[in-house]
Amino acid sequence: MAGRIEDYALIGDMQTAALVCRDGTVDWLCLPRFDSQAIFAGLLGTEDHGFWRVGPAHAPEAGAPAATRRRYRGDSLVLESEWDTPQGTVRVTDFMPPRDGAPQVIRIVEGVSGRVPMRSALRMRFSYGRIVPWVHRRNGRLVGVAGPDSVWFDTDVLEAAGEEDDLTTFGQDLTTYTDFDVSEGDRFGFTLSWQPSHKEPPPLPEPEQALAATDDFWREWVALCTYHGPYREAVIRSLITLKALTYAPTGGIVAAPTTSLPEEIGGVRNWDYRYTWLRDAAITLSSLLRTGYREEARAWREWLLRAVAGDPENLQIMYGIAGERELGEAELDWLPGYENSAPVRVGNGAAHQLQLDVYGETIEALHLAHMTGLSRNDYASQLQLKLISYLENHWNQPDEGIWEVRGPRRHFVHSKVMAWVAVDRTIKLVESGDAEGPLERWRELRDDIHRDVCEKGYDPERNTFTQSYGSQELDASLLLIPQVGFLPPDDKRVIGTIEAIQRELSTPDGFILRYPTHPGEDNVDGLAGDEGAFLACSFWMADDLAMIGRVEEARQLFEKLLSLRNDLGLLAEEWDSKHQRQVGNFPQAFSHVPLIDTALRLTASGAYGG
Ligand SMILES: OC[C@H]1O[C@H](O[C@H]2O[C@H](CO)[C@@H](O)[C@H](O)[C@H]2O)[C@H](O)[C@@H](O)[C@@H]1O
Repeated sequence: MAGRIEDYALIGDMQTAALVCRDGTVDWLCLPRFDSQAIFAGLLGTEDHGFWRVGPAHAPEAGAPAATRRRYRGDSLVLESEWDTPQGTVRVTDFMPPRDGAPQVIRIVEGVSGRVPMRSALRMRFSYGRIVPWVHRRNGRLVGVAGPDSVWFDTDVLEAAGEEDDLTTFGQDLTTYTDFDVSEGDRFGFTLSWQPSHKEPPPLPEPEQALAATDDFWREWVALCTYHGPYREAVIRSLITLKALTYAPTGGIVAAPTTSLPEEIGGVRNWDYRYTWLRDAAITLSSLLRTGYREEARAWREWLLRAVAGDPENLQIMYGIAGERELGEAELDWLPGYENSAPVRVGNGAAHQLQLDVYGETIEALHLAHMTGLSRNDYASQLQLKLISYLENHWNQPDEGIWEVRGPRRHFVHSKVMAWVAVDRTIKLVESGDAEGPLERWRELRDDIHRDVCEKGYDPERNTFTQSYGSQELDASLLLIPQVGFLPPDDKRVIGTIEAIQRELSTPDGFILRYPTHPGEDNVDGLAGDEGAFLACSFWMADDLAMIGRVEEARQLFEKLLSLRNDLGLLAEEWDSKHQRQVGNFPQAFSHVPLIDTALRLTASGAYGG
């Protein structure tokens, strides 16, 4: 059975990622890309859907023991799990080397003390757990083949044990087992490599060299960080996570490396996040830029220009990691889902929604790139002008909004505010002399949008902005109003909105829901069931509290949010207050970005005397 979401660690090579459970099981791995079919999908089903466990041998009825402790090795994405057993202590080091050829998952087993009986259990299931590959030996190596994929299993443990044949590796129940003992000072490597099945076998792995190269990669990358303020450890872990979610060949950024981890255990709110949302990627880029990472920002801007090329007015709200447009949503009916949360979905039907806010987020990111001196790109400026031409004619339409509701379109207030942001930042671009455009017309447009929001999206009786025009509902996206500069933080309507959200959208343990989910027909998102507190919104609340001078309260909320991270510093999308556990896709860029932003804001606000 899969672990709790917070039991998982992330390893990755910036083209795909794996989730490793506390008991040493890899339960999720898509190869060769984030959005490829999984070869281990035990996370969304059972062991029959594929897994790879390396850990101390145990009696079947006892269940695999959880590691006694685990950590990332310094500021890296190299995971170390240690088990203290009656026979001694063993360490397993898991990582994926930044790719230079075949994608690899490497596991180095190291004897720390005593002599510990160990087992590797490998059950490959291609196509998200549906296909049992043809597993056979080729030139002394074990390979699983099905259709376009081949996955190669190599280990030096047999050589070290002096075994020429299959004395310690055997197949049973369509699973490959390797039993061995590890004594103090021993180091054995286990590697899985992926290769298109029509190609020659991948080169033999070199686990120790790969480990040194992976350590170097992360150390050098982290050294570029310009943030040295409070909570640096949490900020660095979030940055490493964001880097791991970046698809290196193109600069596209996935929202999370998983699909269908539920927003409600047992519920239907299960979505595929292995794509590049303009919204999520744009805010990721802003955090990276603010912490010194310009290369990633430049790469994403290039990705954006390629993705929207040809038809920039027909912007999609998300694309594949290489800019693909068709992300057709389907359900995998052979997978029962994480803790029976069905359906499991791949693809994402929200790709063709109208979400006006993405114009604002995208243009804000381009604006920040410009302001922070990222080398000028004329195509980016042209794109920005084209996006504004589109918005001029569409800002007053109803849309699906930031939360990608699957109910009817509405005039979401946040969408209009972000349309205002898009126009405002473009006016600033023209005013800076770096582009040309009809300034007077756009200034009028900016005023029109502002007036429209303040007239139709504000409820004077309750002194709060509302979720959409004419609605009584609140929405935590309204917390962004002061952050994007639509109104100053000391405006009474801003303060009223913050207080109303705190009053009406807080969970009993003090985190923030996106909006109320009512059962029945007036349910704005058109979905059954409920969901957890949305972590991004909870960070936004901390930001707003700091902005209106309630800095100590902001700091307390921020620290409470930090305490929700798992032992490795990772956050999913949401927090289930009732069951006190993480829910939703994991780890989630949309949670780690606001963590960084709030840390930076609190530092700037003087919360730490700085
Ligand atoms: O709530 C319904 C929608 O949920 C997902 O969208 C959420 O995740 C996105 C990626 O992080 C984020 O950009 C968006 O704001 C969130 O609401 C799902 O991807 C959608 O298909 C679904 O309609």
